[in-house]
Amino acid sequence: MTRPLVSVRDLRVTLGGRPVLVGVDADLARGKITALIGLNGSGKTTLLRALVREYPSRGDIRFHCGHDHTHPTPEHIGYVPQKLALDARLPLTVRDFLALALSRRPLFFGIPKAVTDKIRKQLTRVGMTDHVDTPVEGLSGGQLQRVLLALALEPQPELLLLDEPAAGIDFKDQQKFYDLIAELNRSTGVTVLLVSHELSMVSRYAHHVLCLRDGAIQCQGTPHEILTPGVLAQTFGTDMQQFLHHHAH
Ligand SMILES: Nc1ncnc2c1ncn2[C@@H]1O[C@H](COP(=O)(O)OP(=O)(O)OP(=O)(O)O)[C@@H](O)[C@H]1O
Repeated sequence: MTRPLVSVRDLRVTLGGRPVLVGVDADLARGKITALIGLNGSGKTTLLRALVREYPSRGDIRFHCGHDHTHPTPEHIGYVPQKLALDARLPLTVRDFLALALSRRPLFFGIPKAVTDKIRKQLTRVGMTDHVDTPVEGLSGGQLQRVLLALALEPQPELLLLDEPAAGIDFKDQQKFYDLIAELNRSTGVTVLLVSHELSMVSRYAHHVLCLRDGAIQCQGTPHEILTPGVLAQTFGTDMQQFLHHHAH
């Protein structure tokens, strides 16, 4: 295997006095899509937030990309969170929302041409040019995810973290979103770590799967190795058999 982009060793995170990650060991293969799966509360979001240094952690997170990632809000990492920390009923257009984030200055100064150009370029990459004048509150769940992805891609990251990027999106839009991620991965070589509960998407799009259980990696491998009833039961418990059975019918 080529040298991983990120290696995590004995990563521990305690939140509110409770150990949430209890010694995570994992490598993120450079230029590949890694899926992180596990039950609700197993620590998936916590792992992503530890990678962007939003949560203090113990143990070792090492980036092998030549950039310094020891500071908070490290560069070259794009992060699409599971939930917006702000109200999605923003009375702002997509253009204004992106301009605020990209130019980091108040809108009443107007939007500089360079920022307008950047916004157009980023919206083109995510297939959202038709929505530049749409209010953020008028976007569907899938469209909002694309706008957040556009933001995460500027500047071009080496690592893209996606936390349940397609949750609440219908199957067709989900597939289109994953197609877009796969295309970005191929064309830019960006390394992707994505949290997903959609095992059919994991099977189709991930190169590697990490299974988190109770704050530690329970198993890992290719989708082919991991997405079997026996292995999944180790991560999700034996109820998984029933779950698979239901979904197969
Ligand atoms: N700020 C916090 N303070 C205390 N406990 C927290 C905090 N954030 C998360 N936790 C707890 O840590 C555990 C792991 O949460 P996390 O959000 O990482 O799980 P997850 O695997 O992403 O779950 P889900 O699939 O529901 O998104 C949960 O039990 C949660 O209640």
